[in-house]
Amino acid sequence: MRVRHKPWAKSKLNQHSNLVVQSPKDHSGEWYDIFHREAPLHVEIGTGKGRFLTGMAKKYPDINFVGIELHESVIVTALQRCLDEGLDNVRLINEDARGLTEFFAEDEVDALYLNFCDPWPKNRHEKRRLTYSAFLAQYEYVLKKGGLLNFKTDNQGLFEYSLESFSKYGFILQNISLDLHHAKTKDNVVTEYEEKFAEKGQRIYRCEAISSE
Ligand SMILES: C[S@@+](CC[C@H](N)C(=O)[O-])C[C@H]1O[C@@H](n2cnc3c(N)ncnc32)[C@H](O)[C@@H]1O
Repeated sequence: MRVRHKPWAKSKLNQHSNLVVQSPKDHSGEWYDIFHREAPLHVEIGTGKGRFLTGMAKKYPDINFVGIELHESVIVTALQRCLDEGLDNVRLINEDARGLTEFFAEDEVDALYLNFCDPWPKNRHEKRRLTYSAFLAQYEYVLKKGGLLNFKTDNQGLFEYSLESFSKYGFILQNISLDLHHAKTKDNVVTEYEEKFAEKGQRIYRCEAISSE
């Protein structure tokens, strides 16, 4: 992904510390406090510009959403979307998602979303894929038993790899779609990348993996 440097992004993120959580580790186990209410907690990894996250937050006002995104020049657009929409059920974390188990306590999260993550197609880069077993261990730790990991990609190779990886790790697979945009699904909120790929006629793959631990 090409990331354009935006020198003003950091100060804008700092100005909105009510929405962009500055020390996520300090809130592990107590995210309901950040939202000032008890509600299911859903977390998106690699939120990008926030189209999916804000779309979900609008559609499901009774759920608390957290988006994690590494690049400030990208997450700043997600912040602007939250401000424009006046959403009070979204918080953002501008950090590496590798810190997931420090940001959230064991069994704190009801659902995770992983949308169009980098496929890292070379075998020697397997450990960088966000569906590699070391990441799954983190997802399983923060997810409640029966919690859902929702995964979408346009990349067939990554999808096949991920199905195997989820299954080997003990996640139970359900609602697998090999062509989401031609399936009878009523419940799909489209991401930025998804729109671009679908417009080019690429298939969108989707599955849900249930945490059984
Ligand atoms: C290909 S983009 C997809 C963006 C969005 N999910 C979508 O579907 O439109 C992947 C995003 O994940 C972010 N990302 C990749 N690795 C990450 C990590 N370890 N922690 C947080 N964000 C990450 C990237 O910066 C990028 O914005």
